[in-house]
Amino acid sequence: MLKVEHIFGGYHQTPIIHDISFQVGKGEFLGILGPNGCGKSTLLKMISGILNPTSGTVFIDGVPIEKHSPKELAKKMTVLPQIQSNAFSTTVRETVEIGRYPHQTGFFSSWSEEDEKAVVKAMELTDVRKYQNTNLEFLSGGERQRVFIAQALAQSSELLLLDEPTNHLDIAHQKQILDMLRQEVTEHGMTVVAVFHDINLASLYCDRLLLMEAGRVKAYGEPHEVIIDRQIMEVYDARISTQAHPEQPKPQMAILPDFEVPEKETMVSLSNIKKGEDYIAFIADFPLKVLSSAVHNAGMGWYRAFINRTVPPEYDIENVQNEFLQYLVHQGFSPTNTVGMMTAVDTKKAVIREYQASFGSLIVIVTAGVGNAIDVSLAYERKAFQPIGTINTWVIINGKLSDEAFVQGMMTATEAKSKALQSENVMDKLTNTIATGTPTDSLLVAATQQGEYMQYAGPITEVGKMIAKGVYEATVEAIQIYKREME
Ligand SMILES: Nc1ncnc2c1ncn2[C@@H]1O[C@H](COP(=O)(O)OP(=O)(O)OP(=O)(O)O)[C@@H](O)[C@H]1O
Repeated sequence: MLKVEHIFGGYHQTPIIHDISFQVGKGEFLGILGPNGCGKSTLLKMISGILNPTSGTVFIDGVPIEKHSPKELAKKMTVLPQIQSNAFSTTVRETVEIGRYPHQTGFFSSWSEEDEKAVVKAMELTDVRKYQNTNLEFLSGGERQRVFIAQALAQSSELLLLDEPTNHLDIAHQKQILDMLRQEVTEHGMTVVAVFHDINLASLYCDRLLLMEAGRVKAYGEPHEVIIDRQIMEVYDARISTQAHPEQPKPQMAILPDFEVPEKETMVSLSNIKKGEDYIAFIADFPLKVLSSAVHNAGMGWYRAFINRTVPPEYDIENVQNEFLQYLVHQGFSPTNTVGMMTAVDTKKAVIREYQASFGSLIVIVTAGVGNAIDVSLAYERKAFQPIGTINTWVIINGKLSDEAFVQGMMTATEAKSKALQSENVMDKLTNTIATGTPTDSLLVAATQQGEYMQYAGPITEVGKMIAKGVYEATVEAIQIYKREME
């Protein structure tokens, strides 16, 4: 559809674009990224024929751009430049209708049914039909931007060139416009080339990305090939970190700020533990980074409080999430700042241990109900699990963990827990083999993210050794308490 071959050029004597080549196939969405002034708009002007390259060629459907007549080109390609906030004296409908100009034939051509359909469809897709008789000057910046996108869509060309199409839009309209463009690309084979400042949106919606730096191609490929921490940091001179999108296989980035955090208490200790009537909690003055398999706020996040709550063995509530949330509010915990677990064990009997280490210190808190313990290797033999009896384990670290250290910490803690069951000879009653855990165990690893940085937390590291020792010792003791209670 579009092929750019070794183009160079700029304004007057100033070269801006240096040897840029790429191709965009039919039904593909390309995003152009790069810092302010790197030449994104200039490149778009060259692709659209507004600016001639000093050398190199732009091909549309295999034919050099200058060989297409202006009208032919306007049917093949629509350009939406950066929207300026000028005064406009036309109505929304009149503005969108301008998009049909390339389809008008001859001097006496009349407005066809097809023209009308295209205009109405474009206004509907961009949610501006309700303003069709309003003058543009009475619209907000974002509303006006949607009108110009409608004008571009009304042109019904196969190639759409957009310069920052969503920069004035709120998140709902960003999503609406980009979902709509994505759908036109995927379902109707439209080809879109768009300049983006928002790297996350570009990653999410584009098939491929072209990252520019000072008029040159720095990277070109699928989002995962372009949005790489080091590469983005180099080009934008800003600290960032990439992470997974929750639903799509498209990398997302977070800006890492460089502001100074005011000095305050950043260590946690046993004094952060609070015991309530039916719970044990850990409450810090600042949020800790947490990875957990809790009932409430599971996964990775930043939380100030953790709670392990005793529920009756017959606790069987349909909407556990909602009930837990009500409970937290009732007990005075912030539901958005608290990780919550449940157990049938009396949390007053929780085992609490603190270990000093060269990196800082580590607190382990365990409750263990092992009446329903199972051998995980034979779990497939069971038809149903009784949801009673749970081992809840917390590992709270004064130190800074990488993401892989969090995962290794979870593994190390799980292995130590299983070893404790083995040492205490806890049996799976059905299979008559040594149990490895219970069907509903929960685990939380938290770190203050201050002090010493620890890349790994397996048993070869000091922090891993402490996690293993702490979880093993605390779990053994918790199982012994449980056994004594049961006698
Ligand atoms: N009409 C012009 N005449 C002369 N120089 C220009 C003109 N338009 C842009 N430039 C210069 O060309 C360079 C690239 O500008 P361009 O608008 O292509 O950058 P951009 O990557 O789109 O930037 P931004 O992210 O800020 O929109 C800049 O140094 C700019 O000052």
